[in-house]
Amino acid sequence: MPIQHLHQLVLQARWQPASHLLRATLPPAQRPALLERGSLTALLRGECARRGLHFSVRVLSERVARTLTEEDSALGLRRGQRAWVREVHLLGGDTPWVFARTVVPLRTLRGHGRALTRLGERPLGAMLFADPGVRRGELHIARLDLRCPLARRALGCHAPRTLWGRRSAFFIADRPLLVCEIFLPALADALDAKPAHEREAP
Ligand SMILES: C=C(O[C@@H]1C=C(C(=O)O)C=C[C@H]1O)C(=O)O
Repeated sequence: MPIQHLHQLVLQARWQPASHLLRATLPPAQRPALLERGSLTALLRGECARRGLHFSVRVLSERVARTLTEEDSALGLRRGQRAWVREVHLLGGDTPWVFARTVVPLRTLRGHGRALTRLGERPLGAMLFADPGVRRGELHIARLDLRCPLARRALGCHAPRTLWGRRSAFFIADRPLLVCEIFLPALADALDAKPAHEREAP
């Protein structure tokens, strides 16, 4: 096995089904967002509105690229296969709150799924949740080892801090895609602090 795959195997995130997790092990302020079964985009829009912030999506990259080992196993792909990979920041105001990485096997891009390559700055969630033909698989949650490839991609130049992530497969006409959402330190801080108008007067 090539050394980079071994490295990824050792450090890959330990995703646990949300239904098996002890809720008390999740950080309280992030718990509702981590466990949200509906659209995270919609939830974050609400958090932005309560803080008077604008919500937006910033595309970091969208291209055919190699997948990570943990994505291959989740999607049943051969190791190191190529797929359509979209990486974005979901922003509260000017601040990246979430790093989202979506992996779409090329066969999912046939037919209906082709729209996935034409999203641009439109949130993927808006497309997935508007389509009654789309099914969501089980939600998984992980506390990420900061050395794992996903955490390193998510953090970029941010200071290392504990990161929580969630991921689930979606199925378009029974063909899968994998959406992984890593909560960045700024989102943890924003959720920890109540919006100004909800704070009690001193
Ligand atoms: C899957 C959703 O879509 C969100 C939007 C994304 C995008 O535009 O690439 C990626 C992940 C999600 O956080 C959602 O809203 O739940």
